[in-house]
Amino acid sequence: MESGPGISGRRANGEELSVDTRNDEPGSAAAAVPVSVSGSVSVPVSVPVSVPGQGSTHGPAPDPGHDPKPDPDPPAWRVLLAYVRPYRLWLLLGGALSLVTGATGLILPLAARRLIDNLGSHRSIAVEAMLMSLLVVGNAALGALGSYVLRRTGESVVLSARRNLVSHLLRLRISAVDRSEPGDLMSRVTADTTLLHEVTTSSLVGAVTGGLTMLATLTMMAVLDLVLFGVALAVLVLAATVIGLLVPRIHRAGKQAQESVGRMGAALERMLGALRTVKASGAELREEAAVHEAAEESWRASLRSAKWSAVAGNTAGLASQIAFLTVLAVGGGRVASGAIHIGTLIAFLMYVFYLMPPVQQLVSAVSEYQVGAAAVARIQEAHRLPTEPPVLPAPAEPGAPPAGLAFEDVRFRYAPDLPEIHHGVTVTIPPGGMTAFVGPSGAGKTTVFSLIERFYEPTAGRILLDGTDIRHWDLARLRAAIGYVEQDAPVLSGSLRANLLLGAPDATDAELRDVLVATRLDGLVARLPQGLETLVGHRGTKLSGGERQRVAIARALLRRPRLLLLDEATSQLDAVNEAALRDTVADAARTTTVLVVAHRLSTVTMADRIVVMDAGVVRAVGTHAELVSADPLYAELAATQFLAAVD
Ligand SMILES: Nc1ncnc2c1ncn2[C@@H]1O[C@H](COP(=O)(O)OP(=O)(O)OP(=O)(O)O)[C@@H](O)[C@H]1O
Repeated sequence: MESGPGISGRRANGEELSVDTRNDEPGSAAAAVPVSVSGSVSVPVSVPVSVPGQGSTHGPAPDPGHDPKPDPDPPAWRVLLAYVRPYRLWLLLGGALSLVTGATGLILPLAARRLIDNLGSHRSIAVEAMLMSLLVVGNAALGALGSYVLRRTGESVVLSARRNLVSHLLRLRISAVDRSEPGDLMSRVTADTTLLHEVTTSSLVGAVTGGLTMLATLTMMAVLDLVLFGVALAVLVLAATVIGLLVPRIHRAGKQAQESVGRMGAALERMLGALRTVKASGAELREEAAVHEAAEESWRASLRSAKWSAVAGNTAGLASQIAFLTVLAVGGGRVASGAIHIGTLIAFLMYVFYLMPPVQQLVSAVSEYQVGAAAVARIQEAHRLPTEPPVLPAPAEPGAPPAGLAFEDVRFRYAPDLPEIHHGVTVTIPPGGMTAFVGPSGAGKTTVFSLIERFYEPTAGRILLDGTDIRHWDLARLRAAIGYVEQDAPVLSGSLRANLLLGAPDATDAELRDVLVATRLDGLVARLPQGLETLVGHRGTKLSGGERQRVAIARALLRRPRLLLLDEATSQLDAVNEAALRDTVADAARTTTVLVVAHRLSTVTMADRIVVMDAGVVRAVGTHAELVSADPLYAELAATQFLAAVD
């Protein structure tokens, strides 16, 4: 097991945990923060130590419907320290520069006093003036450098937190995505990580420098007079108790504010993702109200956090005043009784004043920590979502033969609390040729494809590809062997070329040209002024439905898959394009195993075999001619549900 110098320990279930906190700034050699889980592989995924559901690349994956119970998170301070660790030298430098800046600031009054003394006694002030100028300029320069170094450290922490979280999100199991709101996940990557900035730099430095200064001052006080020290300490302990009571409130309010930001992200994503539907439904005001409500809730929670932080800050100020007055009263008595000298009292009172800034610094560090810890908790929640086994890009296998597929008594439900969708699906599909899946809506046809891609794992039974259980396939190799055209043929924002090459970045220009011709996209590309570089817009809104489907088919074909899964891939095509694509798919079926969820009679009649599914089982397999006479459901589907043939 690979283990880094960061957090390490053991989970309740005995799994060993470690966080390697190597520097992962851009350009640095070690660019990731691997998490190792004993018995698994080390993956450049995340700082958080809890990675449940992390399977091996080779062994059977855990059932996503029964994701392991999340382990308790490590405390926020450990996670924060793990984030800071790679940048500790920068942080030390920033802290040292802050201290030196403070120290040079303290020398200034002394230099000013000498300058004034010299002026009064008509001596030369050249040296003092020079020294003061140097001190002023040096102080400003060191201050600027110190704050830049701290800022830089904070930004680096935010960057590594974002990179780790994005890597984790990309590897999420589809079942985990089903349970999440994308807008909320986005806010964790954008808003929550931003809050790590302050807590890992200025508040950490403030806590250390403030803590050290306070300790030194208290030591000096104890040396001067133990009785007065006891009085001052008692006041401080009282104030610390009050602040301790406020801390959970600050934490809670901070978490609620961030959760509301997440809800706002989810509401925005829902609204902008379907803006046409929202407008067409006249639902703008209701959608607006939902987003406003989340924004206002965040505002209210932030105000609560600000209120408790302000109370905590003022409690510290009040404690200093009370300490001053109490020390003055008790000290006055002690001076009167001759227990201490007046000079001791004055020195002690000066130390009480010196105590104020570090105490304030500590209190604001504690408040910032609470808000940062709330953000860490949300980032950790996202890191706890189960991921797929880590995948490395699989090498292409040009010329590989078509794949054979078999479902053996496969049972499946999307989640433990949802009804079973497949009740023992059994079907064998030999390599090559075209197989059409037909059946009433909701019969479980698309789910068959999702299981083949291992987006979900069956709850019972086996799926074999080339005779091997797909759970024993390397996930990257499995998916590299498959081309998948989803039901809604998603197109990603970006250029047409980027969309086509998404699954086959190394495809040659000639291969691209051939696929464009085969999918009849060549005409579209020729028409567009920027050709393949044309931007297709968010979810491909600048393309027609049929064009989007053809792009999705072209993308799948470019992968030269051994198994091509087409989910209603021809449902939005016009007659001419559909006929052309039918030829393309028929061509593909000569070198590839093609499975198609079919909704058109023309697709079904050209299939080598038809699998009729109903209510989560395979009820018949055969050709169109065989099934029309042998299977009443198929005969009914053929007569009523399939779209008319386009011959
Ligand atoms: N991610 C999901 N989470 C929970 N239930 C789901 C999910 N996806 C699909 N289902 C349910 O599973 C059942 C089968 O869905 P599936 O998409 O496989 O049907 P289908 O036969 O392809 O239907 P259609 O022909 O209408 O596309 C449906 O009842 C559906 O509501």
